[in-house]
Amino acid sequence: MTATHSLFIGLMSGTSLDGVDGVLADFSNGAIQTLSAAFTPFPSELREELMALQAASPNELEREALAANALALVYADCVRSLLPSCPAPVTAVAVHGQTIRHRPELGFTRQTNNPALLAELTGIDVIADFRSRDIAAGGQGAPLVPAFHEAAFGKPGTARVVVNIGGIGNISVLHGDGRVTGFDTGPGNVLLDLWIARHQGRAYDEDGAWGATGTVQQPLLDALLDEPYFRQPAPKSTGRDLFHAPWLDAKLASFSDLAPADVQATLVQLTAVTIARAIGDEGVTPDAVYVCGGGAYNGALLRAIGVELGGVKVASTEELGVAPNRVEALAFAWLGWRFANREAGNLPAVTGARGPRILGALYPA
Ligand SMILES: Nc1ncnc2c1ncn2[C@@H]1O[C@H](COP(=O)(O)OP(=O)(O)OP(=O)(O)O)[C@@H](O)[C@H]1O
Ligand SMILES: CC(=O)N[C@H]1[C@@H]2OC[C@@H](O2)[C@@H](O)[C@@H]1O[C@H](C)C(=O)O
Repeated sequence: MTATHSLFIGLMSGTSLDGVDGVLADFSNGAIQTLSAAFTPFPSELREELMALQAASPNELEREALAANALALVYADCVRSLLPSCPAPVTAVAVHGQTIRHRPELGFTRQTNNPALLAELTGIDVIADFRSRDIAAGGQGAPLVPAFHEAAFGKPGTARVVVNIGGIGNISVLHGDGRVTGFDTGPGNVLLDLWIARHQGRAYDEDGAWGATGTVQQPLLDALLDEPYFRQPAPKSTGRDLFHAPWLDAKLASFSDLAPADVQATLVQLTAVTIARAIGDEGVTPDAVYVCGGGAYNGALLRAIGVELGGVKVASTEELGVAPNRVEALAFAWLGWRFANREAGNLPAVTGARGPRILGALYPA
């Protein structure tokens, strides 16, 4: 692998567990250009197994290894679908892996993956394991996208906020003076998906339409907001380790009479309020808030965030030239490019690490 090449494939499979987002990106001459994008859904058995592996279960060591092998096949399919649009050999595939545990307070995070198999299947260098070095340096190992958000969306002299709403939500505050702060805000879509799957048998609430038929229930919202994570100061990060079905069910125990659509409306409000408060706590009045991740396609959620922010402009990153569902995969392609150039990928002000660190490990083709 040589640092002079600039074509990278980024692969991201996040906490929503829907599948793999891939982008082919060109970073020549300091530009950040997406050449093509692909989405490869998980086969349903793999999705179910990855979901089951989020919590302690029997024989999980062997099951995790087998899931990693199956995941590599899906990653390889996604890479193959991007190759026809490739104008020159790809320098490397940068792959996040699938988070199955995130416990920075215990000194580890685990993104299951088999990068050796992916290198074997694709014949391309693979860069993987982007989070562990930051944790080794005392950081959270997440969120990692703020450095990319600054590179792609930062505008000197203008305060902007980029919000990623995937399974979990995270904000990047681009202060406009070179400073970048950010952290995970809590649930993005994870509880919304769980609730609609349980009551409507659908994977997600298209445009927030079902939730919009319900009414926010303030006592339930207060109970949901009564969670120490929301009060914890940054640096902080979270995941399905905390925001899972048992967490929601415990909160709902005293609200069993509520209509399911009202619960959905309240969960939308929970995501909106926690994101808006997180932005407010950063002490900036941004020029605009740009949303990426699948939550950017939930109009009801974007409107609720706008109301909570008192009229600050809330737009999709599409307005800045990158489709919301491509941002995270592009961020990992960029992190791969940083690794190839032996440049740091983390922001200590965000993750709390002792210093900038080169993130990733190389599996040569
Ligand atoms: N049209 C839509 N309407 C409403 N919600 C949508 C729509 N499209 C996607 N979503 C939501 O976005 C989610 C997927 O988002 P995304 O792919 O950004 O998550 P992720 O990358 O897996 O998560 P994370 O960023 O936490 O790692 C879906 O599970 C769904 O809840
Ligand atoms: C441990 C882990 O996988 N965290 C993810 C997750 O999904 C959103 C949020 O929680 C963020 O912290 C992170 O992903 C993005 C890509 C990040 O590191 O910036």
